Amino acid sequence: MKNILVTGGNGQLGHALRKAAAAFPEFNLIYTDYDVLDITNPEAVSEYFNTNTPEACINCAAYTAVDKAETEEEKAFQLNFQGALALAEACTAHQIPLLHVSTDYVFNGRSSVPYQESDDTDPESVYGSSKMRGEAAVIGTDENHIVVRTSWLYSEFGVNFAKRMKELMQERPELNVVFDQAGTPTYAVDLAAALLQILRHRMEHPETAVGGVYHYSNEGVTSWYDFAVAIKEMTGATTRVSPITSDKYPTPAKRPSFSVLNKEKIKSTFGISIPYWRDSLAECLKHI
Ligand SMILES: NC(=O)C1=CN([C@@H]2O[C@H](COP(=O)(O)OP(=O)(O)OC[C@H]3O[C@@H](n4cnc5c(N)ncnc54)[C@H](OP(=O)(O)O)[C@@H]3O)[C@@H](O)[C@H]2O)C=CC1
Ligand SMILES: Cc1cn([C@H]2C[C@H](O)[C@@H](COP(=O)(O)OP(=O)(O)O[C@H]3O[C@@H](C)C(=O)[C@@H](O)[C@H]3O)O2)c(=O)[nH]c1=O
Repeated sequence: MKNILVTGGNGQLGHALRKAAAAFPEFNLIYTDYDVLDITNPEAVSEYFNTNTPEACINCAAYTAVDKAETEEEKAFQLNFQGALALAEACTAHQIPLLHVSTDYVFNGRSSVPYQESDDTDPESVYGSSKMRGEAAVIGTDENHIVVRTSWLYSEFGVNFAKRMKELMQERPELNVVFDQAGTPTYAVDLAAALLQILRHRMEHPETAVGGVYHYSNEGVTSWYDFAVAIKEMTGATTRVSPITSDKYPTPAKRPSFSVLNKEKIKSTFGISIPYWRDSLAECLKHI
C-alpha cells in the first residue's frame, strides 16, 4: 500500500477523500490537519516529510473564506501561497508528486467559452489572487507536480452553498439568488475520486509526464440561482426562490460572472469520466 499524505484533512475535501478512498485499496491515506501538520510552517513540513516519508501528497489545506479574505489578505496568502510552496518544496526534495487543488476564481470571468488550462488567469478577489500565486508556486517548483482547478465545491461535509441553501429553505419563505454568475457545481466526492484516479495513473505509469494544470468540475453549466432551484425541487422545499442580479446581493469579494471549466485535458489524460452536476446533486442530497 502506498502512503498518501492528505493535508487539511478535516475540511470538506478531506472528508470527501475518506468516502472516495474505499474504491482505491492500494492507497493508505494519512489525514492531517494544522494541529498535526501546519503547512504554513516550512520547518514543520520538512520535519514531517523526513520522519514519515509519504509517497505522494494531496493538499486539501486552504483559506477558503472568499469574502473574509478581502480583509485577511496576509492570512489568505500565507496559507494559499506560502503553504502550497512549502509543500511543493518538500515533495520535490523527496521526489514525490504533489496534487494541489485550486479554483475557478483565478479567472476574471469575462470569457464566454469554457476556460482551458492555458487561458490567462486574472483573479478579481484576494482569495483568487492567493490561489493563483499558490498554483504558480507549485508548478514553478516542479513541473511534475499537478494542480487541479475545480469550482463550486459542495457535499454533505463542511460548510458549502448546497447545505446552506437546504438550511435556509427550511427557515425562510423566500430566497433571492444571483443568476448572472454561471459555472458548474462540483460534488466533492466526485473530485476526490478523480484525484485518486490521477494518483493511480501516476503510480501505474511513473514514466509518463503528466505534471501541470488540469480542470475538473461536474459536467454541465448552470447559475447559482438554477443550482438553488434544483436543490429546492429535489428536496421538495416550498420556499420561493427568485433570481436576482449580483448588484442586488453585494459581497466584499467580486465573483467571476462566468467560470465554466473545459475538462477535455483531464478526461483524455487520465481516462476520467465525469458525472452530470444534477445527477451528483441528487446523490449528495441523499446524505445531507
Ligand atoms: N469550497 C469550494 O467551494 C472550493 C474549494 N476549492 C479548493 O479546494 C480545496 C479544498 O477546499 P475545501 O475542502 O472546501 O476547504 P475547507 O475550508 O473545507 O478545508 C480546508 C482545511 O484546511 C485546514 N487548514 C487551515 N489552515 C491550515 C494549515 N495552516 N495547515 C493545514 N491545514 C490547515 C482547515 O482547517 P480549519 O477549518 O480548522 O481552519 C480545513 O480543515 C482548497 O484548495 C480550495 O481552495 C476550489 C473550488 C471551490
Ligand atoms: C447565500 C446566498 C448566496 N448568494 C450568492 C453569493 C455569491 O455570488 C454566490 C455564491 O455564494 P457563496 O458565497 O456561498 O459561494 P462562494 O464562497 O463564492 O463559493 C466559492 O468558494 C470558493 C472557495 C471557490 O473556490 C469557488 O469555486 C466557489 O465555490 O451566491 C445569493 O445570491 N443568495 C444567497 O442567499
